[in-house]
Amino acid sequence: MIVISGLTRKIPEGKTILDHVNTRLEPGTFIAVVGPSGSGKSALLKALALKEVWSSGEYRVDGKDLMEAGFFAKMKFRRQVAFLEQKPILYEKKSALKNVLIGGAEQTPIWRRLTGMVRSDDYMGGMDMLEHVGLLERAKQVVEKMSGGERQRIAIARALVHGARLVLADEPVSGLDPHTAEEMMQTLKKLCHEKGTTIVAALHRVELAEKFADEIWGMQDGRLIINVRGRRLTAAEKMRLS
Ligand SMILES: Nc1ncnc2c1ncn2[C@@H]1O[C@H](COP(=O)(O)OP(=O)(O)OP(=O)(O)O)[C@@H](O)[C@H]1O
Repeated sequence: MIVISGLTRKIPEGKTILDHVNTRLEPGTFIAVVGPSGSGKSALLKALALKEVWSSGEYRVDGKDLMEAGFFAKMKFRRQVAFLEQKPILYEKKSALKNVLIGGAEQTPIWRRLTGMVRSDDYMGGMDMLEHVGLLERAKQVVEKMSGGERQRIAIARALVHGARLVLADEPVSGLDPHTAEEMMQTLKKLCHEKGTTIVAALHRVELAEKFADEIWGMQDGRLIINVRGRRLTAAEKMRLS
């Protein structure tokens, strides 16, 4: 369980881009972060992914505050966190399976990234994960001609095969057609529930959040002003986010 309290990020110019954010992230939960442009969705995801530091507040993982944790504890946690970019960076000339097995920059040991070597038992894990994201039949194909949705699926499989317990996805469905976007959301939800992974996805489209997410977080001016579970947003809540 991850609990954050009072998480605040001020930038040198004086602006507060995260303002006392309090929330918890339970295993196996699919969380959608919505809010207007510039409200702090990406900033929150980056803070949760430890990509950017915060000015004050606590980030507790299984009861321990990361700020007070030692180097190795932080490194261990960092390896369990994956950040999915809108356009994942993949090895274009390698197969989907190879990308899943060797690509995870933070989670993969450096010797493996340099040599491209994989252990034979890892293949099973990689194939298993590609099946979970619906790409088993394409495991051996090179990724350069794959669609945006397929590339996202490979990036997700890659994160999970390397043991990510927390996946942050910044606009994972932007640029996808409506049908593919829904399929992607369905995949994310299924992975959360089947694998116990926590996925936090920033989304522009509230209706996708309402249809697929277990929890919806609403951001406004760097503050987390709405946090609802298992229901749609009310008209008043949507107004507050506009
Ligand atoms: N490193 C930074 N330096 C200065 N300002 C920043 C930095 N990162 C974010 N901001 C500002 O913080 C605010 C929140 O940005 P953020 O990218 O988190 O918004 P967002 O909700 O993800 O927006 P969008 O939906 O358009 O992607 C914006 O006003 C942005 O300009």
